[in-house]
Order: sequence, then structure tokens, then C-alpha cells
Amino acid sequence: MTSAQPETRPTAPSPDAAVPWGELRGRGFAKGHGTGNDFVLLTDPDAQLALDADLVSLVCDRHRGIGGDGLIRAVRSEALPEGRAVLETAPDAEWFMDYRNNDGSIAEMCGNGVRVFVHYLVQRGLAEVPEGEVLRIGTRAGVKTVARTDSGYAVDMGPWSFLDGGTARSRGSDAVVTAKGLKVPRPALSIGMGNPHTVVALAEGEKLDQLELFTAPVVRPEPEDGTNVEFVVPADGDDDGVGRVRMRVHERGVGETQSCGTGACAAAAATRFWGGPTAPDQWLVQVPGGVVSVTFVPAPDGAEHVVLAGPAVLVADGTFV
Ligand SMILES: N[C@H](CCC[C@H](N)C(=O)O)C(=O)O
Repeated sequence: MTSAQPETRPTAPSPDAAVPWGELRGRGFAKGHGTGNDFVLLTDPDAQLALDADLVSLVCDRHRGIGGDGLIRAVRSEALPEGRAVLETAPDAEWFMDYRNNDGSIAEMCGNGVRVFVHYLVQRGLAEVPEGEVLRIGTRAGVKTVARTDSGYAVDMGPWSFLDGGTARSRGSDAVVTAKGLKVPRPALSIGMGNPHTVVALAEGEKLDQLELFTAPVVRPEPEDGTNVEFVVPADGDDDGVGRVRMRVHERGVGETQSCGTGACAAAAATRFWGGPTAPDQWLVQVPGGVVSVTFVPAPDGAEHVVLAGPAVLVADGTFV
């Protein structure tokens, strides 16, 4: 007869089982999203938190942390060198959006994030966006101007650019992308939206939904600072003069996301460029998490700006324990 194994009683979790939040412990946070591109948001007016990559990656971990595509810290612009640079040209940009990717890397800009960030500032009583007026905020891609819309917010994302510096360009490409589900390496356009994007138009017979994006697409030549990669196909719609594309995205520092605001702008810019001079200025970009609107507008500075509009949702508040 075997001796009965001594009963092992569950013991209280040991202190080192506590989550290593460090200086985040006891602080509040919010969770929000824009068309499914989700973020953990927190306020640190004087930039006192040392947000290293490991801590950000833990916060964004969907199993051991809060979970998110990125973390957004609200900092007063005067508290960061990048913010003080913005204040030189936009002294009213009181708040700065400090955006970090899921892997803890810093990215220059986040289009969905800006909308959720402003919604968070307003909900926390830290800023206002009066009807018919705009709020200016600082980002690592300069000042962004935000206005309310009936269904969320519209952000002037500033100008877009070809990243290889090319202006008069053929329909060719400056990059070639390989991914599972693409028959052959596909030519792509490199577009800057404050952050880098590589846009691929699928060919006949290549199905957007059959792309396998668990692993990062391979871009050659390899961009020095990495890139967000968008795959686009034309989307059906009314004959209303509005362009429509459907998009999936593999984000730098994240992986596939439900949506990417700067990516939607880049996808619309590339598709409009490929469409030639008669292509529309208004676009609806369908992403797995919803639809965002992208409009190309002449701007006072003589450049052509991109306006991104879409929803912003705050889902919950919480505390790091
Ligand atoms: N989701 C963001 C883009 C984050 C871009 C980031 N992944 C990068 O490294 O540039 C957006 O809505 O624009």
C-alpha cells in the first residue's frame, strides 16, 4: 500500500509573486482604444516615471500586465526636451503624448493614440476641446491639432512624404516585401507619417485575409529604424467620389494590430498616389477594428496635410497594485 502523499495546502502567494510594477504601484491608469488599437494611458505631468522598455512591455503584456498595443503617458510639454521643442512653435500645446509600443520601443507618433489621448485628457479634466475649437498637443512628430467630430475626433496629422525622398516617382517601388500569403515578393511604397510605413498593394488573387502576419513581413532594403507594414486592397463602396481601401497592418514594435491610424493615412496616401491625379482626396480605410476617415487637405504652410478622423473610447480605469 503506498503511503498517502502528504496533502499540500495552497500557501499565500510569496511577496516575490507580486508584479514588479516598481514606481507604478498604487498609480491609476485608464484603458482605451481607437478602432481596436488599444492603449494603457497614465498621467505623469512632470515626467517623474522612469518608463524603461521592460516596464512598458510588462504593462502592455496581455497576460501578465494590463495589455495593450501601446502605452501613452500624458506629460506636460515643458517636462520633456521633445515637448519644449514643440512649445517653441506651439506655446499652447500644454500636454505631450509620450507614446510607447507594446515592446517598450518609442515611436514618433500614433494616430489612433492621439484621439484616445485627447479623449483621456478631456475625461480627466486636464484639457478641453470646446465645440468649434481645436486642442494642440505635442508629439515626437511635432504638434498635432485635434477637433471634436460627431463620432470622435479629427487630427491634423501634418504632411506625408515619400521616405526615400523621391517626389516624381513611377508607380514602382523603393522597397520589396515578403510575407506568407504573398505569391512573390511584392513592390511597396515607403511613406512617412511622422513614423515609417511600407505599403503593399496586393495583386490579383492575393487575398488580404489569407496573409499570415504572426511574423513580421520582410522588407528589403531593411529600413534602418524598422517600419510598420500595411497591406491594402480596394474596397467596394458607392460611386460617391470617396476612395475606399481595406487594410491589415503589422506594426513595428507590436505585431498585427486591429488598426493603425498613421498606417491608414499611409495606406490612403499610397493608394491615392497609385491612382494618379484623378484619385479622390477623401478616403475611408477599413481595418479589422472598424473604419477611419482620411482626408488630404491643402494646408496654410503650402504642404498637403492628412486629416485622420475616427472614434476614441475609454474602456476602464484601474490601479497598478
Ligand atoms: N498604432 C499607431 C501607430 C503606432 C506606430 C508604431 N507601431 C511605430 O513604431 O511607428 C497609430 O495608430 O498610428
